[in-house]
Amino acid sequence: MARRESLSEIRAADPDLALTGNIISATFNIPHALTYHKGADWDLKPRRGQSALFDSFAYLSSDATPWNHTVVAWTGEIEPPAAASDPTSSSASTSAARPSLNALSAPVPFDASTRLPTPPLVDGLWIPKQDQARLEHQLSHSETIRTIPVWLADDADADADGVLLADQGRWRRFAQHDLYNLFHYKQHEPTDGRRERVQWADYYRLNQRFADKIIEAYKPGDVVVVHDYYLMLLPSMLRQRIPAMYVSFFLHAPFPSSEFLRCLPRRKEVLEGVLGANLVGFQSYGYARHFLSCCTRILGFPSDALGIDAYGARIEVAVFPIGIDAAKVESWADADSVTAKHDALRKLYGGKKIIVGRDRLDSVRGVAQKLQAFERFLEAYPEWREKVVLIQVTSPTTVDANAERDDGDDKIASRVNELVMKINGQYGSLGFSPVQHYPQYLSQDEYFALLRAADIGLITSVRDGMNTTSLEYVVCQKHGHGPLILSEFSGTAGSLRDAIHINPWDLGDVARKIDGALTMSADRRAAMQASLYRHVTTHNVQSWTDGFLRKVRSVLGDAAAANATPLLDRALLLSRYRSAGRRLFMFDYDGTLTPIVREPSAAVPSERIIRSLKMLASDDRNAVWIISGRDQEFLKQHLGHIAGLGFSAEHGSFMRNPGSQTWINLAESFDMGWQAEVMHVFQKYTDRVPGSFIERKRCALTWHYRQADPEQGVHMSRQCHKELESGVGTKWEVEVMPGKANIEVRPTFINKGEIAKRLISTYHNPQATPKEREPSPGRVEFALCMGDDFTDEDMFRSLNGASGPVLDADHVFSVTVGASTKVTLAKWHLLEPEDVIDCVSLLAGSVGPSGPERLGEVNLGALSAVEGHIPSEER
Ligand SMILES: O=P(O)(O)OC[C@H]1O[C@@H](O)[C@H](O)[C@@H](O)[C@@H]1O
Repeated sequence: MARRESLSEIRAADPDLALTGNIISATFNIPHALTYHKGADWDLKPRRGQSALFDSFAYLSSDATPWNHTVVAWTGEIEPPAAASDPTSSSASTSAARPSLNALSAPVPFDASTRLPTPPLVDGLWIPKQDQARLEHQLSHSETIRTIPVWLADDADADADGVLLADQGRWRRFAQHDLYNLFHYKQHEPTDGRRERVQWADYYRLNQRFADKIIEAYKPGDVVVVHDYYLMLLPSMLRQRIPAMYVSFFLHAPFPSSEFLRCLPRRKEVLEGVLGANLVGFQSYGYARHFLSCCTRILGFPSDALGIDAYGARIEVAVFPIGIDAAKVESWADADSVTAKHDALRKLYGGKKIIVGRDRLDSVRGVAQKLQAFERFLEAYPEWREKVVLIQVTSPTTVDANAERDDGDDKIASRVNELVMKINGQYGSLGFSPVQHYPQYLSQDEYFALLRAADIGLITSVRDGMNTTSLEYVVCQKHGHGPLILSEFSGTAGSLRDAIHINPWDLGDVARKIDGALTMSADRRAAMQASLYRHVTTHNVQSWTDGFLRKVRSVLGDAAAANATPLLDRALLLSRYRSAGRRLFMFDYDGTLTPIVREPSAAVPSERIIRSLKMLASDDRNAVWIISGRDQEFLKQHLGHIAGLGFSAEHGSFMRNPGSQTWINLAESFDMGWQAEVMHVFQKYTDRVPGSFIERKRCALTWHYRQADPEQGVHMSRQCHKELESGVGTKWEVEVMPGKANIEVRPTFINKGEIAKRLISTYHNPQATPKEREPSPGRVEFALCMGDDFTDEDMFRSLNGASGPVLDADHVFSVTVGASTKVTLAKWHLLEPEDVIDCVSLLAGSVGPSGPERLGEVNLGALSAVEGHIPSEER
């Protein structure tokens, strides 16, 4: 991914950038199911599913919040009018065609060969421009949720007369087939990759189309909130095009462990896509933890419990379990029409306890486990036979008629069918079947009637982001007090602590918990219900929306207000450099002049930096030093041929003056007895941490864990550090220093700060006899020190100490390489070694009496945005 400026830098450059009060929510589907009528108004029906999200949008769009809200979303599969009578259509006009739960006293026949109904193929639907505009107008004037539709078609951009919608389901395929399955720990067989490539290309294009649409609507200061796994590339696409944009991302689904995510061929792209956001939200702590660890293990970015440091920016990660619109659910559930259906249901099962399950037909919903546990329950507790009925409503799962169905869908359908027949065969009678299975959609009234009629709600998902049925169940049980049995694998379990938690794989325990719930005292049930109800009604969709946006604001506020180290002002640097007589340069090596790489010996300097250093060092006004933890050999091998460079090796243990071939050993008189003890400890950790290794230098010793498991490496390095500090560190004058995926030990009196002091006093010597034609005799009039890690802070400290009393502070530049939020003594920062190289080239490009030559072009006049470059063909 291309590097980018951090938000605080952009904010610092543009202090007027403030929140506008506009929120743009990006979500895959618009909140409506659309039916097209040529030349007439579009038919807009509420879309099934995602009710919590759509309620959140409605809340955000209402007068109850201070925000102006716009949703950007795909139209979804558009149905021609003829398809409106399909039984799976959500259209109210079709509800009469569906079997009604109330009318059923026996299970709907359901066998493996009966495929669940899917929408008809809708290919080649041509929508002329005028009709597109009509829909856009209808959606933009919606009284509930103002929406901008994204048209997804091959020719969506190309053809001005309209769009041809063909194979509309293709836009879901990568997300549903690859991401949804993997996020729910379902892995499909590897293929030759052709189909995946096509699906990935569609996914990529879909995200791009969203980015285009958002950018058309965006104004500086708007907050963009991206929802769910269909749009995981969008945050980075937006960030790359508008670096200062406020972007957040929320995943409604579970997020798997790194062990599972690494099976995804596009794992890096997907993770990097999300890292364009400032804030990433999850439904539960476990998912957030998995995401953090994936960023560290798969992308190699450092993370802690609260976020990730990537691309020089801080990406915060937080947990926001979604809620429902409890007040709306309650008023719907209390409707007279629902009460009538509820009464009919209770009458139908008079004298029996009702267990209710309502799930999508998807193996992750654990319907098979539920049936097995119910079977176990009837077997273990015979006293309940004929007294308990399980009403299981299972709704179809796929809306993509063209997608290759996962075998899993058919397998689970047939498994469920087998179990239902088995249980009813074994424990039923002519007049009664203990499992009533309804493979169908329910109307809203039927759904609430069912939840109200239940004595127990049973949720056995084996993986589930947030189960809103369980929240709706709690609201519906306001008066009934039926306990909720909830799988611990549902994201909801973390929030509903008072539910009865189960492991759906432990059938015996689920059976016991069913019995326990049925025999629970009324007081206990009431207390449980009261606490759950309190939770669901206070942690509702409104408080979820407010909480998420509060966090967005605080993340953005923190970034803006952070006492950030400013980005190096290259124009100032160049002008100070040019006006100075004598100049001193102190460059760290690893992480400053070269990026950190897996194998230390592979961190060799680029051609470009070598040329730039050569040019800088060729000017006799410049004293250019490399001050590194590397040993003499390495520095000599890679940079030793540059005439005029000075070197300090092993954190100050050795020095080689410019023009000399002799190394001075500054640690000569120091007893090196500590080395054996340190080697002993390092060896112990090397044996314990696979992939770690020791770098033995003449004086300093380094233990590297950059090739080890990142989490084990960090953990063991902390232990190793502690052990060294409390052991060898108390006996010898040595310092134990945490580096970048390493620990180094060297004598305390030797450090880069001492070298910096030594160099300042060597070069800044106003009392010395002036050299011929020296403009400011003996004075260092420009000092630039660049470094990236802990050991370089000693140099910054020395330089800070000298600026003012010794050097003119305005002419001293201490620069750390890393994020602006990094804790440092440096006065400026650059994001990465590439920027350091640009800077050195910029100065090197101006070497000589009259400015730009050979290396590049410098136009001081145009330097507000700083342009100085080596032409790209030379890089
Ligand atoms: O001081 P520098 O140049 O950043 O180097 C720090 C460390 O970087 C590591 O990569 C080297 O293997 C060590 O030998 C070195 O000490």
